[in-house]
Amino acid sequence: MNTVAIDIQQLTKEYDNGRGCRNVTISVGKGEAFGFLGPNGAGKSTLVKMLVGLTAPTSGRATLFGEPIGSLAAKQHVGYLPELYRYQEWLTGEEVVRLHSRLCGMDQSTIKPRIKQLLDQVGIGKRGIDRVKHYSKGMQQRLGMACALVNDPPILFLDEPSSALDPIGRSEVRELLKNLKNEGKTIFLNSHLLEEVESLCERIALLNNGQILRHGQVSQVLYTQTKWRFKVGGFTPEILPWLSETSGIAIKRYMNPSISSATSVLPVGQETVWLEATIDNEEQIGWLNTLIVNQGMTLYNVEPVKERLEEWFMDAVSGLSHRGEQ
Ligand SMILES: Nc1ncnc2c1ncn2[C@@H]1O[C@H](COP(=O)(O)OP(=O)(O)OP(=O)(O)O)[C@@H](O)[C@H]1O
Repeated sequence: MNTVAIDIQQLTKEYDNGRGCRNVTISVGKGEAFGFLGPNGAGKSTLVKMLVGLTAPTSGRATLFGEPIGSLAAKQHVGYLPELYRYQEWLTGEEVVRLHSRLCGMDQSTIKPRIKQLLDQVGIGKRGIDRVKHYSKGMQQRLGMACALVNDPPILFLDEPSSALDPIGRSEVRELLKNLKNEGKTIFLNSHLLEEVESLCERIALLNNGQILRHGQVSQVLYTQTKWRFKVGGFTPEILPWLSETSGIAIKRYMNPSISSATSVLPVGQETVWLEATIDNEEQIGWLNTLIVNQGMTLYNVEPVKERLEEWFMDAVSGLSHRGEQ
């Protein structure tokens, strides 16, 4: 049984101006949610447009459930929410979804309940009878989602699915995507909303200037294993260089916005702070604990650092001469 849904090998699109994306190789398993990240202009939409058959690659190859991209068989597997959606504003929401169902060749005699169910699912509900020109941007994005889902496709390409939505709308879409994933759909998600990616995807790739810069399992990316935080009371700034030198461990002060660093009951110059240490082995954690306590400080807490995807992203692109596009 083929467990690969999306197989991309050295796929390249070079526009006349030399931009696009180059040599992208990714494999996405059936039922997997894959996050595709990158700064503006990195080439994310270009890759998705090739995969859904909207633009032809310059070189390389890719298949969807074994069918070559661009073929009718491949397109039949796909639901696509484009980044720049624009629907016929003179039609009602229901009519737009119906139009998409006809384009998919679906049986029109049974489509009515399906349209209603979809509009409910994406949060449009009764407003399906209003014309698109009366929809907000967020409503149009929800409509786009309904169109992408109309023929119940096994693979979904979603290009910024909640960019136009308010925080409530975003959390609804997040819930919807989780449900779709639980149903077994393969989801290829382009998003600048890293929390959305973090909560849904197992694996991610980061594209920059048309090429994959980093990729990996979200869990591995977020838990680096090497950074630990220590909450220390009775800290004085002068002790930090001493602590680093004596322990041989790189330590810096971590500014945790949720913790106030000084309280009035502490002696002047002493604070409760978080220190962040880069650890090579677990023995170093014990060694650092001992040094902290022997210096008369109080150790309140020790925990491994869970990096946010945003930090991973910033770390990957910081210092690069070209972010996104050259
Ligand atoms: N039809 C086109 N002709 C020429 N250049 C294009 C075309 N479409 C996109 N580009 C260029 O290709 C590069 C990649 O664009 P793309 O839209 O794929 O980036 P993206 O990562 O999706 O960006 P964003 O996050 O801003 O949506 C950019 O430099 C863009 O200007």
